[in-house]
Amino acid sequence: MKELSYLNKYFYKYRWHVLPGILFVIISNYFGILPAQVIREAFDLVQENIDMYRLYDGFERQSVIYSVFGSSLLFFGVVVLVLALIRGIFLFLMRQTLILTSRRIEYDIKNEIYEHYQALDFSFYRRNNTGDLMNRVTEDVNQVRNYLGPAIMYAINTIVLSIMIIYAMYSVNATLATYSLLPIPILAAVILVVNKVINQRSTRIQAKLSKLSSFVQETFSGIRVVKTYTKEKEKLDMFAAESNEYKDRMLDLVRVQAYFFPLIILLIGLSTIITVYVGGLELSKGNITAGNIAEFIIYVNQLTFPAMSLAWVTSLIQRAAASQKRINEFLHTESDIPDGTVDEKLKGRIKIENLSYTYETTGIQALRNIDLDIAPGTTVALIGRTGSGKTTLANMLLRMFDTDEGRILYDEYDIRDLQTTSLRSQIGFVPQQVFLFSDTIARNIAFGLDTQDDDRIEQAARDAAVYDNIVRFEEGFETYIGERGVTLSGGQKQRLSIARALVKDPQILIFDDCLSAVDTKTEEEILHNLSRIMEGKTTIFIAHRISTIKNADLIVVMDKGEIVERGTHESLLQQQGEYANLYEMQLLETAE
Ligand SMILES: Nc1ncnc2c1ncn2[C@@H]1O[C@H](COP(=O)(O)OP(=O)(O)OP(=O)(O)O)[C@@H](O)[C@H]1O
Repeated sequence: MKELSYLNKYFYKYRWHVLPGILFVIISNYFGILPAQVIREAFDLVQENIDMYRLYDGFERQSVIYSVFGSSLLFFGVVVLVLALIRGIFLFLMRQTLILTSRRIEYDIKNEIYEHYQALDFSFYRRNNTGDLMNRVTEDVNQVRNYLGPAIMYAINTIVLSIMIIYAMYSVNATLATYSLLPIPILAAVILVVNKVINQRSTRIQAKLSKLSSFVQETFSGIRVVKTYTKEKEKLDMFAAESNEYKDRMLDLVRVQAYFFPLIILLIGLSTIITVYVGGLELSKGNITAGNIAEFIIYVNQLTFPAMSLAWVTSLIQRAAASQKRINEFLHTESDIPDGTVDEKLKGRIKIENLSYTYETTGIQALRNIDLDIAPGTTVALIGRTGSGKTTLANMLLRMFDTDEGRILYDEYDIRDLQTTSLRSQIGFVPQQVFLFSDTIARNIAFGLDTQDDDRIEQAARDAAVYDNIVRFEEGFETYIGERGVTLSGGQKQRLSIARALVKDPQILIFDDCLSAVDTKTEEEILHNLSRIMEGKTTIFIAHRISTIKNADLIVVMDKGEIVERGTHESLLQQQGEYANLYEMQLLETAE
């Protein structure tokens, strides 16, 4: 419950929706119990009129009494209808205020979580899997909304209705009220217990369903591998086994539900019998009228709803509290990267001083004592075996994570003093693994821009040597890519990713092995275009192929997290070291 208090700020924000909502609950309930009293009057009227009708047996007046009786009954019928109508209007208003507010708060919470997600750093995303992150924004928020809307609405409803009915019952006859209410606590207790069982089974079903969907998702994502290795049958058997378990758990739940409703009807029936029996006794003593018995039967039946919703509301609140706890855990997670304040236009000098970095999760030291001074407007290439720390260095330059060992300076500013948004907006980064959104090509390229500028998008596509490919599509730049659109080749994706970095026209460019999937001719074309773009900009080129980087102003060779050689292409070849070896190997590969 403590966890749910986090939501109070939203209740306060929407207080002018919540307060009238509560008022509407009270009013609608008042009109909900009035019909019982009207029916009592009608019942008593029937009895009186029958007596009167008998009295005038044989007299002419008898038919007059009959018609007066008929019109009075009609009147009561109309009153009940009108009351139901008024109640309906207030029920509508109650939902319009309380349920709508819960939807508004749901929207606010989703935005709050989403905004917080975006502020968190890389290590957070490494610790938590995507499914879990998604669940908090969707499933957990949904549970919380059930508390904000239905749970609160029905809780108020239950309390108000119970108080009103019990008050009405006791003001008529205390003895009858006590006897009629006897089975209600038993009913509530039974419902509570059964509900607990239902909840446990529902949770197990949810867990199974989660597993089942992950299984299906993974199989379909990797369908090519499954088919190539002809593992369809095996996967099908695994799916059937999982589904079967899901079905068994579902049947378990249905069994409990099957007992549940007849049991409630039985207990309500018991209450009705007690009411009629004790009511009859009270009637014979002259304490109540026959109409009162009818009134009580209606009350008892009306009380079923609060008894049922009591258990339902309790479980909604419990689930919401568990979900809010998970949400709070995330909302209270602080980014490991405290933001800086400097927002300056960078000239492009990058100085790395004695930088080391060890991944906490694996204990692998990815960078060791890196020293590098990159003059503004120059091109530096990083080359080295796989796992030598190149990507880690690129990520550190983007301040995806921090380290205590050594530092990075942009111009004269320590990277920690710079505003991360300002820094990143001045860097055009092409990651090793391309990620494109399921959207149009134009919007994918324009991702880093505030507005979609067609001329700039086309120019960026030309520079990345992907323009001709795009215009060949029927819808050109408006072609959808991704799940529902066209599938691009690996090389086309890489070039789109390059265009995305170029469109921003940033002062600093970092390319992380982004030409691995393009052929040598396209590579040359891109490099030729880039040489014009890179003029005056600081560029860091990470590559495996020497052909990609041989023109760089400075080539840095990395091995096991360290810089082992540095120089220009020529000077490095003269050194006859690691770089020269790599060059020879690659020459041999191309000759073969
Ligand atoms: N997120 C991570 N968590 C733990 N260890 C990591 C992580 N990313 C990389 N490493 C480790 O850090 C070392 C350097 O990896 P990095 O990706 O920087 O190498 P690289 O030179 O870019 O390799 P490649 O050329 O194959 O891309 C590797 O040993 C790798 O296993």
